[in-house]
Formats: sequence, structure tokens, C-alpha cells
Amino acid sequence: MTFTASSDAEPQWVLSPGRAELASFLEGLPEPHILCDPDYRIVAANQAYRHLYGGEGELTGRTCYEVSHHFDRPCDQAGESCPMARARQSGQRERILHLHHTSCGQSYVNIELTPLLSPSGELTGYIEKMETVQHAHLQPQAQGLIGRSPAFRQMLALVTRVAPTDSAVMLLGETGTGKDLVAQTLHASSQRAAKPFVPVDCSSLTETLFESELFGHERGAFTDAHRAKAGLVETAHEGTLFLDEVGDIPLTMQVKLLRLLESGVYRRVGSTEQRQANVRIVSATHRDLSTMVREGRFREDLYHRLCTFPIRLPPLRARAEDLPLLVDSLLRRLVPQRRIKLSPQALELLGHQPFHGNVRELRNLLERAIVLSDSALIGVEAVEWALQLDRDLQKDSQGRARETALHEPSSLPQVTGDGALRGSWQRLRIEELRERLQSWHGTRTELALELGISERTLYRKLKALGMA
Ligand SMILES: Nc1ncnc2c1ncn2[C@@H]1O[C@H](COP(=O)(O)OP(=O)(O)OP(=O)(O)O)[C@@H](O)[C@H]1O
Repeated sequence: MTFTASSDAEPQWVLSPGRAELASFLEGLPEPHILCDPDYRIVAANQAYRHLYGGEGELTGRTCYEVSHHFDRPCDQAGESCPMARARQSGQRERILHLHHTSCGQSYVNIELTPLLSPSGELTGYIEKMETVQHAHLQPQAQGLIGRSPAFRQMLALVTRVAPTDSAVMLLGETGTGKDLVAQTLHASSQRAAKPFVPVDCSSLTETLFESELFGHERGAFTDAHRAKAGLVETAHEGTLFLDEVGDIPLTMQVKLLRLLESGVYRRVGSTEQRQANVRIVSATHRDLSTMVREGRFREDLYHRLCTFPIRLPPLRARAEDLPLLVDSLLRRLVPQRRIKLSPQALELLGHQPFHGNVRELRNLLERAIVLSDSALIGVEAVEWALQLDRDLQKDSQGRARETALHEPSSLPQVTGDGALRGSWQRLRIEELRERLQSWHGTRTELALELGISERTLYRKLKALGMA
């Protein structure tokens, strides 16, 4: 053993000369680091660690699991995966996402653990480096990803692992599960964070628009091209291009996207000059892409290009224990100027809802309940009322769709797999929406119904306008 306690009664941890040098090197590093012995005891903690985990001096001699987890036994015996146990087996550096108690409360922390081996290969200790995850929280927050359930943590572990790389990420999940938010988190946690994050709503790109929107055009390239215009790939230069609803790209356009991804070069419409693309690709879809590939509706080669690193986002029903945390955070986001809460009975009622529209549906429901409640403590009646309005609205919309089908079969909007009404999507112009919004006094759900589009489509439009 390289580290020794000078007395059994009150251990004073003494470092061997080689380790003292290592500890002094760690002291100067900006990220929190500790040096541990093979029995999980901290033998040195640098200044950044002492700052993050609290305590001056008294950290040495304590175990890492007690300081960071408040556990009385090693993580792997307390239901957490232990990077030390893994490093002991692999003899290699290990990375893992943990939930730690820090001086700022509970936080997500990425741990990188390096085993220290003697010249004969004997394990003599570990160096642990901690990195607090900035964009995901375990406490109610006005911004960022929120969650603490195992399903959420599994997803977050993949997000934090792939974020610093340049791999193409595919976000898969039902509508409203947070794909857009995760895409922004990936960008914000990457080396490209200071460069643009450019979302592309692939479901709104028509065949004629596709190339000029993505690659740009030169002046005079087509009738309406009065000026040269940079495309979205160029706008996202050195940043992230987020291809939202990538499963909605028709086959004819998929080949153009594939060409860009394979060659890394593109041309503005009407130009012969080749430009080099420098973008990280993040895509998202609520569709089942592998089935689409099997059915020949999505190109297999494009699928593999986009899905280098797939991440599945859990639906809200698979992370029920996150509901109170999400409710609290969403209430803060909806009404930042006032502290609004939900009564325990109201929360319980929410716990029984299926939430097919996931976090977005929860958010809309809360927005409605805030309007219907006269107090800062939203009770079960307001939530029940908000749910009833939603049920009425759905009945109404089904009734209208049936009526339209009977009287004007040709103008019936096309109903997509997730129930969203499409067709009206292309017709509803941005300017018209802006005007309607300015004079609209009802809820967004009512506005969507009034406009004859789904709530999801309305949300997309608002997002495009920066008004979501
Ligand atoms: N984990 C989360 N923490 C906090 N807010 C969340 C979380 N997940 C989703 N939201 C919120 O829910 C709403 C819908 O999320 P988002 O638009 O990212 O979903 P989506 O999966 O992209 O939906 P769609 O497929 O319909 O585009 C947003 O207001 C978003 O901020």
C-alpha cells in the first residue's frame, strides 16, 4: 500500500513521496479531482473538489461514496454502478454518470476514473475527475432538461457521452418527449457550442424548397431569386444542423441529403462552386425509422449515416416518478414572476393521465389549469376542469373531422400516424399565424382547433417564429 494512516484512532493520511507529487499536480487542475486508495478512501482532494463537495481538510480519510452519495457502503452495493469496481475489472479508464450531493445541492456529475497501477501491475489507487453536467437538473429549474428517474438517467448518460464528439446522433421518441430540448443540450455541451445551432423542420420543406433552403441559391437561380442567399448548411457552419422530423423527408429528397452527408460538399442552387460543409448532424423523428427502411420508405444508406449514435427518449409514462419535478419546473417556466404550486391531490390526478403528448401535453394542461385556477395553489378542481376542456376539444375536433368528411371529402386534412392533422400545415402561412396570434385571447389548444391544425403543428409553427 502506498497510503498509510499514521494512527488508528485519528487517521492522518500521509502520502508517499511519489503520490504527494501527484496530489500537488492535481491541486492546480481546474476540475475537481481526488486521489483514492483501493478501499475507496480519499487520500487527496484538490481545491476544486473541496469547493464543490464542501469541507476544508476533513475530506481525506473519508470514503468517496460517503462524501458524494451520502451512502454507507460502496455504490455497487447501494444500487449504483461503481466506476472503481468496473476499472478494477477492466484495468482501464472508466466513465460514468452519477448523481452527487454537492455544495449546490444534488447534481449530475460525469466521473472519469483512472486506475493507478504499480510497475508490477498491482492496483494501488485511483484518480477520479468530476465534471458537473450543466444542462440537466435534479431540482426544479427554469431551463434545461429535468429528470431523475432511471429511464431519464439512462438517456442522459448517452447524451453526455456523445455530446463532446462529432458523431451523428439520432433522437428517437414520441412527440413531446423532449427531442428538441435534447438536441439543444447536445449542441450546448459540445465543442461547437459557441457556433450556431440551426434547426431544420424537415416536415415543412417541399421538394422545390429543399435544395435552396438547405444549400442556398445564387441570384437569378430561379424566378423569385432576386438575391443570393446562404442555405441552412452554410448558416450552421462549424455548428450543429438539427434535422427535426427527418422521417418526413420524401424519398426523392433523401438522396440529396445523403449526397451531402457522404461527400461533405454541396453547391448553392445556380452555382458551380463546391463548398465544404462543416456541421455536426443531429436528427430527430417520432417515426419508426427501421420499419420505414424495411418497407422501403426510408433509404437504408441514409438511415445508417444518420443513426451513428441513436438515443431513445423515454415517454412520460416510463418516467412517472419525474412528474412532480417536471410539474414544478414547468410551472416556473410558465409563470416565472409568481410561485405557483399544485396541491397533492391535483398532482395525484395528473399521475393517472396517459399523457400521449408527453411533456408538451403536461405543459399545455398546466397552462390551462393556471388560467382556470384563482389561487396560487392549483387544486384538483382546476386540473379536472382543464382535463375536461381537453376531452371536449377532442370530441369537437373528431366531430368536425367527420362532418368535413361527409360534406367535403376532398378537403379533409390527411391524418398522420400520430393523429396530427396535416395538409393545412403547408397552407397556413407564417404571416397569417403571426396576425392570428396577436389578436387571439384563448388557449393555444383552442387556436389550433380554430386554425384546423393539430396542436403539435401549431407548436412547430410557433417554434419557427421563436414564439413557442
Ligand atoms: N426532460 C425535460 N425537462 C424539461 N422540459 C422538457 C423535458 N422534455 C420535454 N420538455 C418540454 O416539453 C416540451 C416539448 O419538448 P420538445 O419540443 O423538445 O419535444 P419533441 O420530442 O421535440 O416533440 P416533437 O416530436 O413534437 O417535435 C417543451 O416545452 C420542452 O421544453
